[in-house]
Amino acid sequence: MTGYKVANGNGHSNGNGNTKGTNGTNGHSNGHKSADYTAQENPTMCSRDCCSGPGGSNRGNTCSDKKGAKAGSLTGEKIIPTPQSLLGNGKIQCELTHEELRALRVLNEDTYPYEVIEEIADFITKGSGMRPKIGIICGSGLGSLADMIQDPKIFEYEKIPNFPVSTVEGHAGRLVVGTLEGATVMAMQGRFHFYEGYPLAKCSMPVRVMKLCGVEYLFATNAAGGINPRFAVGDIMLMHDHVNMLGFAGNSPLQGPNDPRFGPRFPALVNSYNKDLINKAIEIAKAMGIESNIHVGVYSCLGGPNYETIAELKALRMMGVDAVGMSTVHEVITARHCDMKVFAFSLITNKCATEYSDKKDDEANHDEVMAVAKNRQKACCELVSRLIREIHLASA
Ligand SMILES: O=P(O)(O)O[C@@H]1C[C@H](O)[C@@H](CO)O1
Ligand SMILES: Nc1nc2[nH]cnc2c(=O)[nH]1
Repeated sequence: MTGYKVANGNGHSNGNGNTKGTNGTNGHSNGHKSADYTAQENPTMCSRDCCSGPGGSNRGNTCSDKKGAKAGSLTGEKIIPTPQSLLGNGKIQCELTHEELRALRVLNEDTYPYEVIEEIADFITKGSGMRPKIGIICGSGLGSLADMIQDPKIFEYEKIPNFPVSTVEGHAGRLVVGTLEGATVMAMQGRFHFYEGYPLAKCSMPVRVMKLCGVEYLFATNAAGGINPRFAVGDIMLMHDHVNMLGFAGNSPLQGPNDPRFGPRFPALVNSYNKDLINKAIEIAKAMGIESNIHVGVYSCLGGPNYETIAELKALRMMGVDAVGMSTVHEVITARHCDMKVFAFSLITNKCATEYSDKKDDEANHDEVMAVAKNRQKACCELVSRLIREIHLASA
C-alpha cells in the first residue's frame, strides 16, 4: 500500500457517483465537424456559379435564387444534418453537386461512403498493379515486417486520397504492397488509434480499403500490456477473443448507416479469430522453438492514450482479459463485418501491475513498449511470414 489507506485492499472506494458522461457524444472531437455547420449556417451556400457557395463567382454575396434551398433555411430555422440525411438524397441546405456532397461526407468522417473507399482501393490496385490477398496491420515497433516485402510498391498515407495520417512515434505512415513468401500482401506500416482523435470508423477504414483491394485475410498485431500473471515481457499472445471496452461505452466502427455492400447491420462476432490460423501459428511457434513464449488469450482495447490505473487493470483481469492495448479490436470488428478471416496477436511489451506500488519500474511507458517491440520484431516477423507461407501454399 502506498502512503494512503484503501479500506479493503481492493483499491476501490465507491466514490464513483460523478462519472456520468457530460455531452452524450461519442467522446471524440475530430476537428472537422465545422464543415457541416458552415453548410447549415449559410443558407445561400449552393453549387451554382451565382453566389458565395463552393465554386461560386460572387463570393461574399448572398444568393437570390434559393429554389434549391430547403424551406427551413429561408425562415432562418436551423436544419441539423443527420447521418441519414447526409447519405440520403443529398440535400442539406440546398442542392450540392455529387462531389461537394461527397467531400462533406468524407470531412464529416464518421461515415466513409462506399464509393470513396472504392476510389482509394482503385488508387492502390492500379498504382501497384496488384490485388493483394492478405492485409497486415503492423503494430507498434513491428513495422519492419513491411520491410520484408519483396518488389514493394510504397504509398505514403499523405499521398493517398482521403487517407488519414499516422501521428504516433513508431508508426511510419505508409502502405506497402508486394510479395511476402509468395503471397501478394498489403501492409500498413502505422495504424490509426482512437486516441489520435480519429473516430473508430476512420481508424478502421483501411480494412474496408483492403477488402475492396481483394484482401481475404487480415493479420493485425499490437503491442500490449500483459495482465495475465503468467505472461512475461516479450511473450506473444495469440488473440482468440476480445473485450471491446469502447463498445461498452457505446462506440463502434460500425455506428451510423450500414452499407450492406460491406456486411450486415448486426454482425455476429463469436469465432472472430480464425481457429485454424491460431493452431497453425502454434505449430509454427513450436518449429521455431518459441513455444514457451506463446499464449492464447483475450485482448481488450481501451481508448488510451493514458495507460491503465491499478483498479482498471484489476477489473479487466476479473473480466477474463489477458492483455490490454489501444487498438486492433475495431479493425477486427470491421474485418469480420465484411467477412474477412482474422489472425491477430499481441506482443507483450510490459507487465501490468495489479497491486499498488511506489516503484517507477511498475509504470508502463511508450519507450519501453518500443524497445521491447524492437527486440522481439525478428520473432514476430518470422511467425507472421511463416504463417503467410502456409496460407499461400494451401491456396496454391
Ligand atoms: O498500435 P499498437 O496497438 O501496437 O500501439 C500500442 C498502443 C499505443 O499506441 C502504444 C502505447 O505504448 O502501443
Ligand atoms: N492500454 C495499454 N496499451 C499498451 N500498449 C503497450 N502496453 C500497454 C499497456 O500496458 N496498456
